[in-house]
Amino acid sequence: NKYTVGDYLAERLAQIGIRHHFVVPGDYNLILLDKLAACPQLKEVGCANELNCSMAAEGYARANGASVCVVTFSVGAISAFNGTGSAFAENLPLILVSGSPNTNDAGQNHILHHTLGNRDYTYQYEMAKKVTCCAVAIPRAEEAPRLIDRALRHALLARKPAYIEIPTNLAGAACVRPGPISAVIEPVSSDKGALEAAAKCAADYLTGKLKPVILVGPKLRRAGAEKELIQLAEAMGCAVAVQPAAKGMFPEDHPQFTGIFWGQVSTDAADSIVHWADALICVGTVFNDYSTVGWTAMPDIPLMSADMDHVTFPGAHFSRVRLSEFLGHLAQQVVFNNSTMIEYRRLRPDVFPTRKAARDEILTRKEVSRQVQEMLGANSSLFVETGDSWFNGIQLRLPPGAQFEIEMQWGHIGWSIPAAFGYAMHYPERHTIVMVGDGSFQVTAQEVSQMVRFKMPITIILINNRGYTIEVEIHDGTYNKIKNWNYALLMQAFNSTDGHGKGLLANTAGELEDALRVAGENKDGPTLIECTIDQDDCSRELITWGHYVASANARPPKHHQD
Ligand SMILES: Cc1ncc(Cn2nnc(CCOP(=O)(O)OP(=O)(O)O)c2C)c(N)n1
Ligand SMILES: [Mg+2]
Repeated sequence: NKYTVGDYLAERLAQIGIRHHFVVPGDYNLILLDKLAACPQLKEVGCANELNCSMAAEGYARANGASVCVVTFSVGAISAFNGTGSAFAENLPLILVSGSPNTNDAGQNHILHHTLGNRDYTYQYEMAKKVTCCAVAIPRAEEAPRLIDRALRHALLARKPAYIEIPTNLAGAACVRPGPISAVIEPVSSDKGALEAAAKCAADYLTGKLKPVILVGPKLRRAGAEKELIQLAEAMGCAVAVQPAAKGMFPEDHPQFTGIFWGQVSTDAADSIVHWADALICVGTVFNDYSTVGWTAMPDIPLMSADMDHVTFPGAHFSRVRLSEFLGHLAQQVVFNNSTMIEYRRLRPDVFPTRKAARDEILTRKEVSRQVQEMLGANSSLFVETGDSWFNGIQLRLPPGAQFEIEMQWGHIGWSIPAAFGYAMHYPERHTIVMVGDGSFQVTAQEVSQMVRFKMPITIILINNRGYTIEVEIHDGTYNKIKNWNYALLMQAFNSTDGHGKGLLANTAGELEDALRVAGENKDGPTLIECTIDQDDCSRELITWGHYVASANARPPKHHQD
């Protein structure tokens, strides 16, 4: 039987390390799905809708490195643009593949289903260009190898999503077999001259500085530079603070870890040591309105910033310097200076264990956090959802080996459920835990049924505070109220006759303890624990942060100020 465009795509996806493809079928992609299903190295993972499918692929890419989401034209792809946007914002090479109309329809005055009904079929490709680093639409089978290879290579090099559009009558069209995969995956190493010059500039930048601190940002992991960061940190001996979106990218049991730097809602006095510094080495950092608490926590000293493929200093810029190579090179030549660790040991706040609530006490946010903390171990992967779960999660201490996932740049409520599902598809042996609010849960709850289907022992800590509390703290209104569900009962619906999911309700500290024990023993499916807490029981950090974010949002338009 002939080798086709669909076979080519399947083989290339497998060659870049993908082992699962997330799909929602539609008549524009069915032949393509047959080809992907015929590939022995790919396992088809169906999702309940294309938003969740794209978010599952986003979560899979966090674990696997790259991922693919295969949808039908327009009605599928436009929903999948949301998870693609998340992958763009979070620097993940998600490949969005969409079926599209038969190549004989263009120009024939044909109105087609799933389109806008105006005979134009190019709008999706135009939209895809905006949310990816490379978008290709295959016009004929002969172009498939060149265009597929280009899209995959761009995504892998940039750590950004790419888009591949395949007409329904091309997926099964004859195609040549792929050439060496090195043409797609060979990385681009640093320019030697730029690397040397950047390292020299770093030495000059640090000369004469008495109090250097390293600040770690979320691009560090995406650049594959976590090991080299530890080398640099240990070569310097300085304090290492971590941005909230980078939590877990520097080991929290490391003696030089000085907490999460998040302005006034920092942990462990990380803001004190960052503000004490006279030199800030920013590594993969992202200073956005949320991570700077409405711009109130922008560092105010000249800083050097090592990004994924360039380094900047006050007065200098070096392109084509790969982060991992730069940090490794710097570690070899940097001068030891642990003044900020010495100071940090003087100012580090004492840590007191949170009081353990008595079994019959009604459940509070603090008790939920205390019990989640107790549950975390080397095999835990904790997903924290947009909402007060961000603040509760950021405050937790990660034991050695524990992983942490957050989506602070895109911030799509509901991301955590499908993303944890996708992540667990790559890491079935890890204990994936989700901290999610009631509002967020309602957005993508369907994907819990996929966790039941694939028998995933995921623990969902659903914090039910009766509404959109993070929004309340930014700016309240009637719109922050939602219809309450019987969340625990939902699992029975998702189980139907063949599921092993468990749905539990915890109103007291003791009930949560018992529910977590049940969750730990449930290996055949997810355990959803609805934790009811008071509507106003939210973290002080959320209240502070919400206040400053609201004032940043309220800045008057420029022309009003003159
Ligand atoms: C797709 C999407 N739509 C709307 C928003 C705005 N938003 N951000 N957080 C929320 C509410 C989150 O409520 P919950 O999940 O209950 O979290 P809590 O803060 O713990 O109550 C909204 C509605 C958003 N972040 N993402
Ligand atoms: Mg809520």
